[in-house]
Amino acid sequence: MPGTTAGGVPEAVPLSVIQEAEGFSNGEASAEALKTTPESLNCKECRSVSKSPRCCGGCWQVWYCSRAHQVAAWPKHQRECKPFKISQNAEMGRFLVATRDISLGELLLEDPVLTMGPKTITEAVCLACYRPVDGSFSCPDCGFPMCDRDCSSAEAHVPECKAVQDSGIKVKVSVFGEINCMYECIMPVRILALRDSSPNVWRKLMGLESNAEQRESTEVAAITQRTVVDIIHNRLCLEYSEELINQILGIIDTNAFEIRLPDSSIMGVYATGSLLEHSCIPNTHRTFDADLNLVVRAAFDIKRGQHLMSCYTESISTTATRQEHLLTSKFFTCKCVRCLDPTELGTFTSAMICPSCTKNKPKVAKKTDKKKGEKSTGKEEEVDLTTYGVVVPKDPSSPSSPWECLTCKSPLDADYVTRMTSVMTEEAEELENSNQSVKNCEAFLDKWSSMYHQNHAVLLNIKYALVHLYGSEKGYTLHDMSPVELLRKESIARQILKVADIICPVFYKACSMFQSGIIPNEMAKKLAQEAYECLLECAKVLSFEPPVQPEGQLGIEAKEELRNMIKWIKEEGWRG
Ligand SMILES: C[S@@+](CC[C@H](N)C(=O)[O-])C[C@H]1O[C@@H](n2cnc3c(N)ncnc32)[C@H](O)[C@@H]1O
Repeated sequence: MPGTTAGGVPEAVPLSVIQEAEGFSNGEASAEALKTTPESLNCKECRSVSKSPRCCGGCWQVWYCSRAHQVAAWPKHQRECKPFKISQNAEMGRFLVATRDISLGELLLEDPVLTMGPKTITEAVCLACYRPVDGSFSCPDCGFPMCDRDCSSAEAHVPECKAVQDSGIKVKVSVFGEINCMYECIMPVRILALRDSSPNVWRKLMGLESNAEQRESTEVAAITQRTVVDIIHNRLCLEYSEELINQILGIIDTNAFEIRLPDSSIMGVYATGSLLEHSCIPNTHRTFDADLNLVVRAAFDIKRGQHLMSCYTESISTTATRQEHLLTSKFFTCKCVRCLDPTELGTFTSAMICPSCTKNKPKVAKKTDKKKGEKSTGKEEEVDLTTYGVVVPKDPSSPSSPWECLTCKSPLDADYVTRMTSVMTEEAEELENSNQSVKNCEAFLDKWSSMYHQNHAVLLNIKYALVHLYGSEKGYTLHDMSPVELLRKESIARQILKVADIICPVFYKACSMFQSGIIPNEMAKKLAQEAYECLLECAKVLSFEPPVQPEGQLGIEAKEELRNMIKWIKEEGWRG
């Protein structure tokens, strides 16, 4: 974290430090060396040229002739002082670049929400607090089901309520507890109303990427023509052009973040947060505070000049699934290192297993023909067990690329992989929506583990549920479990953590560590040291999370567990 002084003014960074970071040692202030214009080294407060200019340590972007002028300028500069700047290129449009080294956990951004509303695909929810509703109360003015009178008179509900009232016909919602397409219009109508009610917010929203051209000929555009454009024109009788409505729909698709609330999920759009580019191994972590500000922190140490990246899609999913989601909803092909690597950085979250190699898989990592004490014959064959019999796509960036066993080089047809993976995914979804018990999850893993790598995303998600069930399901509480079951829980937790270590930001890892139950204090004594350290890390990392978010709640639980564990450690006396 950059040093700050009383009043929160960041430290002043001497020119020599900046020059060193830029790869230039000692010397006169050189605008060229600093990749800047001569004027930008002038004091921001008095515009004078200084022989020893000092840079704001918060952003490394603004120069002052003296500390006094930096302090004087701070109340104004504070609002724009961020450790990143906006850049642009032809491929991605705008993106954010770190202007100085940033430490893990450092706060990068607190961005107020521009607009929010129910998700496009949602069941009937209250249009003020977003809790699911059952129709027992309706807004007296427009007919939308709400929680109560307080909710129906909330500010957030005004735009759609007014639009329905002006149309002269109240809404009648009759589908509850399942997807209801009437809610697709809410967010667009709220944005359209901002044109008159909040021109500043409107301008910021209209400045966001809409991918309008690419979206025009898609299936999504054809559906929203009926569910949004036609409803706005024919049912609400609002006279906005089709082009404008489609631009707004594109802005929502491209930029809206999903915000999880205790009883539902909603969408929010943010001005600066929207500029974070995507990566399947992001270096930032995002969450939302009680006022629904977007809060972004560094998930790793980030070097000056690196891009700030967020993950737009499910982290634990296959390359094909991530690519399809990004292409159909955000209109680009991800070229991050994970997507371009057939092994996905050695995590194998899309990989299959070669049936013939599996039968002959050696038990040890090294095969040798030399007897004990003999000199090497040079014929020893190293066997890499991590890739033995693993089948991956030859070119992961192409959906039709053939697949190949990394050991015997046998090919596998891409269509076959797609079909089999769809069958498995459907079964996993059924399991998720029905009875996710230890027995059912284990049966699922038993069925598919001979075909898919143990880290395959679908298996991994079932394991994530399973590791929680072991320890909580009736008959499988930590007191009930046999030593074999405890070991099984531990081994699955370790598999998840190994993958999380590579592809998920530290915060996700902290959640999985805590939920996985490597931690509980009933675990065997030999694991206690490790459990203590894991728990300490979880409590520390999750303390950044606002209590309103599920991760924040986990942080509170983690602290409680830590207290219990310290008590237990004292009782057991294993740590002094
Ligand atoms: C939320 S916006 C990000 C800001 C946007 N670049 C802008 O200028 O407003 C998402 C869009 O940015 C582009 N984008 C983001 N990450 C990208 C990436 N890794 N590769 C290519 N394009 C990307 C895509 O056009 C995507 O639909």
